[in-house]
Amino acid sequence: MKQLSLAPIASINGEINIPGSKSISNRALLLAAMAQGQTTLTNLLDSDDIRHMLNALSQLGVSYQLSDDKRTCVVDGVGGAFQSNKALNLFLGNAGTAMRPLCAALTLAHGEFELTGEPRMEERPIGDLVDALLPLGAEVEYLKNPGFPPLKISGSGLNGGEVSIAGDLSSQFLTALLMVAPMAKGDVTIRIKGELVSKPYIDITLAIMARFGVEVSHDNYQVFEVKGNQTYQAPGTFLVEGDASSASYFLAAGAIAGGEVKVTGVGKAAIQGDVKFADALAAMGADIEWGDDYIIARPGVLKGIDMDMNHIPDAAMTIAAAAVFAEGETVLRNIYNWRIKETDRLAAMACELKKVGAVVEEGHDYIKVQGPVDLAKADIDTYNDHRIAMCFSLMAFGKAGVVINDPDCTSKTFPTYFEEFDRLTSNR
Ligand SMILES: O=C(O)C1=C[C@@H](OP(=O)(O)O)[C@@H](O)[C@H](O)C1
Ligand SMILES: C=C(OP(=O)(O)O)C(=O)O
Repeated sequence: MKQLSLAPIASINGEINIPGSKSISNRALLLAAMAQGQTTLTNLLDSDDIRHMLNALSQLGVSYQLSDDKRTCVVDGVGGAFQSNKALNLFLGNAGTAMRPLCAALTLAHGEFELTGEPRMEERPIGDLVDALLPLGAEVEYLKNPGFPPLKISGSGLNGGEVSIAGDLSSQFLTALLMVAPMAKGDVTIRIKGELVSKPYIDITLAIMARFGVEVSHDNYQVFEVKGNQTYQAPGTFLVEGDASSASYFLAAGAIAGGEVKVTGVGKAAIQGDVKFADALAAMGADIEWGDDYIIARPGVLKGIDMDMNHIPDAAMTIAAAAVFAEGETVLRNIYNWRIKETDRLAAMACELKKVGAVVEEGHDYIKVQGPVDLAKADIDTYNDHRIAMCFSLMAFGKAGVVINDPDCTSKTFPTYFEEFDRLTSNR
């Protein structure tokens, strides 16, 4: 196994243009593929999750030209459902933003499709989405375990109608249903059962659908009304914002050991909910400055916070890591769905934080971290979870440094993370 040893770091300083957002890249690619007309996507993310979406689209007969640096993609939209009638090996790795939306999109096409992924993907639920698609006329079969990928989809189009969908495990199910609903044969009304988690990701979905010409109305995220029989319209050009979750590690680093860190490509005009991470960091005492498309973090006297983090589940992990540098207790609440992501993130964060010397309490849906921690050197296991690897790079701001096992797992969303981290940091 590859290991990356980070020597103790004294400070971080400088500017980083954050790579494109995973959530936006995969949504925009899918809508561009189904739209009428050509879309030029710029600042596309080049990472595993996006590669899986791109590979699937080409197997489904979508033509696109990707630039040499893979950051610009000109997509020729098919103007409706995919034309291909057979694709039996659509491998989507562990990309939730490819698996869930493609599952829904393939019910619109006419043919036989199989969606597979990494072993962890076979443990990540999709039953709530399938249950919502079936009443609209979808045919979906579980090839291994009921409720989980791999899936076989026998597509024949979707009817309109009224459906309910559970929102308490993942917002990606609703995102997937919303993105296909305009292409159903009739109007679709979607009712949310239970609490809807990760709500700001629905705002990303609605904002991108609007860019592709489709408006959706909703009543306080409880009932969504979508007109059927529509075709997405290519917007011409589409600039992908920098990834707000990826920005969180650099902002936290600036708050712990700046100097100052300026992240560009994402700021107060962003459509990503994870920019609210900067508010959480400010609540801890960091000095945060906002621009339309940048955020600057400088140090402050960091103290623990007690916050509901349901709105920023990914970036909240960065707060858990930063908590070891803060005075007092940090409590992150309402984050049960950490358990069904790349790994059981509640268990993994608790276990690795304990390794560096933190006193941690792991609850069913919360984590408490006592700070500040006299950090001990540890080999950090990353569980094939990019965010664990990136979060624990922050431990290098302690006196002992840190060793990250399998650092290349950042390729899911940020292949150049450790190069950028190295570029901005100075050792003791
Ligand atoms: O829609 C999206 O792009 C995402 C939604 C979130 O998942 P959940 O809705 O499952 O919390 C988030 O954790 C994931 O990284 C990306
Ligand atoms: C949960 C994540 O990924 P996915 O899109 O696979 O759900 C993540 O990137 O933190």
